[in-house]
Amino acid sequence: MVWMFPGLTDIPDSCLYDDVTGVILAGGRGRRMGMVDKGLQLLKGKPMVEHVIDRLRPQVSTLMINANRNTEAYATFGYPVYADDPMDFSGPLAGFLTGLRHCKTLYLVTAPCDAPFLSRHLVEDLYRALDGKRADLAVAVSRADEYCQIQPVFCLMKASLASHLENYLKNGGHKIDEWYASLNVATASFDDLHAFENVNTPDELKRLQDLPDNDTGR
Ligand SMILES: Nc1nc2c(ncn2[C@@H]2O[C@H](COP(=O)(O)OP(=O)(O)OP(=O)(O)O)[C@@H](O)[C@H]2O)c(=O)[nH]1
Ligand SMILES: [Mg+2]
Repeated sequence: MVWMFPGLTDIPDSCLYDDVTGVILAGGRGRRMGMVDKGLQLLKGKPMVEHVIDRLRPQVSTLMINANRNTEAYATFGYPVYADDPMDFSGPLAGFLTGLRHCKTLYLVTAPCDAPFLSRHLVEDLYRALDGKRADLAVAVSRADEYCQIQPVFCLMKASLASHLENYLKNGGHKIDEWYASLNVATASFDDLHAFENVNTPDELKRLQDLPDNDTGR
């Protein structure tokens, strides 16, 4: 794990951690959005997946996209695209497994394609939580005043969890919270209100289109 320190100019700032692969989850059906491919929907003239790429790319050493449709369109962003196998739309854990199967680093971080204002310090904060608790996986929790909410598809996990997840899914499991309950999980809290905004419906997309450009997260 390589720590970057502000002011060190000889290390490229395009890579915060050399041991972290990112997987952008774009494998869902987008039912609430009208069955469209959410990652390819335009937000302020740019596909949502590209917003996520722009924010996640500087935080990882390797990036991939997990998509089950329109894989050629996703490939134009320049990163490998992997579909679930089997492609049965069994939920985000299927995307986690796809990411783990193709991960060659010690850690995998996941982020959904429909959260365009992803925190620019997601990996750093998740890693601190994971390392501090010597956990298998760290998951984000958003905090606004007294209100905390787990954000299960924003997580950093050890790549060695691949066979554990494969067995969980083979035995019929599919619930993220149930799989998390079988692991040593740490939480990392985030107070950036925008970082976890995600677009599930056309109305939610319209609301984000109308946000001022300077009001889209740190
Ligand atoms: N690989 C994979 N990813 C999934 C699957 N289902 C959901 N996801 C991803 O998990 C994240 C959260 O899912 P949702 O926001 O509910 O997305 P969705 O399933 O496309 O949307 P709805 O059908 O409206 O629930 C998104 O990044 C989805 O792309 C799946 O079956 N396979
Ligand atoms: Mg969503």
